[in-house]
Amino acid sequence: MTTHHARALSATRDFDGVRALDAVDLDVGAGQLVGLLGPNGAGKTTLLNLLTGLRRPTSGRVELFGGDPREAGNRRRLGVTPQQTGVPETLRVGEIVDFVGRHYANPAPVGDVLERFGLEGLERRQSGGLSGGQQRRLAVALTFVGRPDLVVLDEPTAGLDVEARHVLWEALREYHREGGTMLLTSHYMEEVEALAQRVVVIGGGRVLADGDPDDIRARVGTHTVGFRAETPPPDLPGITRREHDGNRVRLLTGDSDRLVRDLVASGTEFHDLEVTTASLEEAFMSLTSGDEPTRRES
Ligand SMILES: Nc1ncnc2c1ncn2[C@@H]1O[C@H](COP(=O)(O)OP(=O)(O)OP(=O)(O)O)[C@@H](O)[C@H]1O
Repeated sequence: MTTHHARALSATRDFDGVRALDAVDLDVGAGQLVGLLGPNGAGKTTLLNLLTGLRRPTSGRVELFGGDPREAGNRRRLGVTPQQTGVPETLRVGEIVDFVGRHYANPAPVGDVLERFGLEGLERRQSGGLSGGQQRRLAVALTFVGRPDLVVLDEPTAGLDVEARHVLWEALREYHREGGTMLLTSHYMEEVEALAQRVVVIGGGRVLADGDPDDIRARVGTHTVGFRAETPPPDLPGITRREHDGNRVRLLTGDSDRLVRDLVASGTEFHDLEVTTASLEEAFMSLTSGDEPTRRES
């Protein structure tokens, strides 16, 4: 039996006539690492806020560890890093980690936390003297001090350079390897591909797809067929998305062999043919294109 660490059951949330979330079902089972993908305004932060008890659904239900996300006992098992974080600039790094740890019965040792997040040796540095990347890593590190059973991270690596991002990824993977459960949002496709075994795509307040990265790719087409053509090709079967840039055409499809055969049979004159594997980003774009939050008719 799967234990649900976080769950939304037909959760809907409205803000002043805007439906930010529309009947969303999501369950994050113990030990899963789930990536939440979606364009700006898709509803990701709203969903995280519901699951972590910061907001209530307008209708539907949310659960944290099988209970109410607002209950202190459930929240103690949770670690959260919001998009914006700030720590007192005059406190030293070690003091901040220690201070956060005092809220928990069995905190992780300060040295361990700092080492995991590549902040070793900075214990006595005032947090205001850290680089932007170090401050962000410290903010994410604090999420793990209380040895949470579930961590919820809203764009954990936003603004980090490649090296700092990789340090963070490794720390997140280690937590997951040790049995931790994680729900994270990201704008970086490669981040979700690198970390998550399960991807939930949100657009316009709805869940558009939920599966492993390969499933998501397969749902919309696994290959792109690109070529140059003076006249656009006809609408052939199996095309899930098409792009035109001057005379350059790119078609996304689940079956590139068939599409190329059909293309030839259609008499389309093409040259510079290129068949490539679609990226998760292309899959994601074709799922979410044109999705805006739904205005409610009132
Ligand atoms: N407090 C609020 N008041 C009014 N509207 C809100 C509020 N919070 C969110 N919304 C609206 O709900 C929709 C979803 O917003 P949300 O922040 O959840 O999206 P998101 O996917 O997290 O976007 P981003 O990637 O930009 O953080 C947007 O249209 C947003 O403007």
